[in-house]
Amino acid sequence: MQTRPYRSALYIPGSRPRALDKARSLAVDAILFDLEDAVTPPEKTAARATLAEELGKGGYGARARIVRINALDTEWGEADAAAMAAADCDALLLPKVQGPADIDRLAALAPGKPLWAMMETPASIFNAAAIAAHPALEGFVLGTNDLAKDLGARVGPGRPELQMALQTCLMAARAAGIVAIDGVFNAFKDEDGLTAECQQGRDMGFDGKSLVHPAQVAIANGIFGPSAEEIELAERQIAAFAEAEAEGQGVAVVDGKIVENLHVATARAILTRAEAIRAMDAAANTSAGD
Ligand SMILES: CC(C)(COP(=O)(O)OP(=O)(O)OC[C@H]1O[C@@H](n2cnc3c(N)ncnc32)[C@H](O)[C@@H]1OP(=O)(O)O)[C@@H](O)C(=O)NCCC(=O)NCCSC(=O)C[C@H](O)C(=O)O
Ligand SMILES: [Mg+2]
Repeated sequence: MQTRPYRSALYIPGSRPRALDKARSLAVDAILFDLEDAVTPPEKTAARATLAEELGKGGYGARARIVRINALDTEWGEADAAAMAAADCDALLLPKVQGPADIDRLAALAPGKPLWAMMETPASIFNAAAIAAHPALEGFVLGTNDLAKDLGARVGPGRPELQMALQTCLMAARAAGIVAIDGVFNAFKDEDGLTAECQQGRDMGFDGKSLVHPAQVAIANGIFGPSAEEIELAERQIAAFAEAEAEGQGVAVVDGKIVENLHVATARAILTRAEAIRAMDAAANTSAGD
């Protein structure tokens, strides 16, 4: 079971040293260091070197360090994979994945490195279960911009145009036991819009939200972390069920609702998640004081 939190996953262009440095002090759970769409072609080679150097300096604490390389059929992809396989990062994220053969190809270029897949092509949605089941794969990041582009969709509030794709990826991720991070919300100054989309992603079951600006981090962390009310209810459910079991019963009642084994499993998962977030926050505070 995955316990590391992924409430917030911030993209940072590999070509921006100041932003790469700023990330060392941001309260993000994961950093998506980008060599792909946020970096222009003339900057690609220099960005790869800049990023390798910044990763080598360290200072990113407990944050997951995931590098999005260029697709393997581009002129930069294979060199990115070779450089980042040797770099001090936690995983490589492959864009424009079509099927599990793409993951095989990256796994051969970066043996032993955990891999993630951008789910952003129509083919990837049809192949979601096979991609998620790849032994090297640890997580999905939804690429809702590319998906909308390929579909020719005009995506509005509530994203009904993308629901089939979002849910298919989530089901595939859950069936394989890997992480699923929702797509970005482009209007980075629209707090209400971001809040609504994070709430939707959280309700659906995503682990967190991919982000493009530091101003989006606190909203995602707040919504994807368990609330004080959820934690308090989980504790009461566990206690009530233990009491019922001690009396030889398989069902407890809390706040007028039944609590069975499966609800206790969910309650325990909430407490485990809350503990992982506390540990992450403590590590961030410790490294901030270094
Ligand atoms: C959107 C931006 C271009 C805005 O940048 P900027 O104008 O510099 O913003 P601010 O002046 O408000 O910045 C304030 C400070 O914050 C730092 N900053 C800004 N963005 C980031 C960031 N992403 N990570 C870390 N730090 C950041 C600035 O350096 C300022 O710091 P300081 O100077 O110390 O005050 C910019 O936010 C940006 O480039 N965002 C990332 C865009 C990106 O990565 N796009 C690609 C990923 S999205 C995608 O590809 C989706 C997917 O594939 C799909 O298909 O859907
Ligand atoms: Mg994309």
